[in-house]
Amino acid sequence: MLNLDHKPSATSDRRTVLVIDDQPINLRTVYQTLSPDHEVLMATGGEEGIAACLRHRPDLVLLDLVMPGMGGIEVARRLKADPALEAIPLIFVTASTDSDEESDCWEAGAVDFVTKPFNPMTLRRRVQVHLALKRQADMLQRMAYIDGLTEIPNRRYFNERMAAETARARREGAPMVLMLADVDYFKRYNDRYGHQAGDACLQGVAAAFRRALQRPNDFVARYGGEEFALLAPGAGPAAAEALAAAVRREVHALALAHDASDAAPIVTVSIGVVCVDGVASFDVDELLRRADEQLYRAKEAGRDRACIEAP
Ligand SMILES: Nc1nc2c(ncn2[C@@H]2O[C@H](COP(=O)(O)OP(=O)(O)OP(=O)(O)O)[C@@H](O)[C@H]2O)c(=O)[nH]1
Repeated sequence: MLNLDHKPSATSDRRTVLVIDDQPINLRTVYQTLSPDHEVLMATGGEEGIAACLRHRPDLVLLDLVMPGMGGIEVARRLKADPALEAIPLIFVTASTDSDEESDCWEAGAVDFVTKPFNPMTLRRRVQVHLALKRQADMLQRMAYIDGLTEIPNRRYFNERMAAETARARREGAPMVLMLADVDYFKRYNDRYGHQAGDACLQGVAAAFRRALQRPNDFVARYGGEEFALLAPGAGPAAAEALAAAVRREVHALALAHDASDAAPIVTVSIGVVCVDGVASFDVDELLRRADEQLYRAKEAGRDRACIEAP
């Protein structure tokens, strides 16, 4: 799964390279070669390397093949199995000339090899090429999955995450909360304050949603023009209420005047909420339809409120 929380590095020139090698002399040589151009982090073993990946999300990993304890192939497999880390390119640095071992490295997800002892210029160039490719991939990912106006994930991203999280909730029997929210009387807002002010309002509301998110896996997307969708994997009914209250509080706190609204003198949102536990059978379309029903109830009841589906 894509990880859009990954630091946006498309514009920064100094990128982070993690070197995993049990030999201090090798670490030192790689450090001397790459540190003039990149941030270089070092780990002396597989487990330490994986922990460093989770903590620092490097842009590229240089991985020794043979290490005591967890070897390079196992490190690569684990990184590729973690949705948050799978996109990090891995280059094996190896003294091995064994053809089977080389095949194992490719199969474990390597993008390249450098053989030891290495020519410093070759290492620098290989790293540059793969960092440039990674930078382009990051940029394309942002363009495909981030809404240009509000800079939060778009509907395409929401649909993919929603499908993955629904499958996971079912597999793990875990609860999950889905919300659909709509800015109240937004057409009137545009008519009253102009389209540009309308755009700024949507940006503010998106930022308010973001501030209301409570856990690292919660996310909000722009679902349509003035419609937002929020997913909180693992959250139950109590968390749903707290989340809806936090969204409404943050939107109210924007205090954006809306004197054409019948709901309040400021910009407000209506919210439809469904809570699911993984035991019940459900599919994505059904959940969206149920959230939409609650959103409709919230509007019918006067807007500026959240309606939560009764269990
Ligand atoms: N400024 C701006 N307006 C947008 C954007 N996308 C959609 N809209 C406007 O959002 C408005 C949505 O209007 P409606 O669907 O009637 O909803 P509403 O006025 O909020 O009415 P209720 O939801 O019933 O309260 C339309 O006027 C769209 O033109 C955008 O990116 N920027």
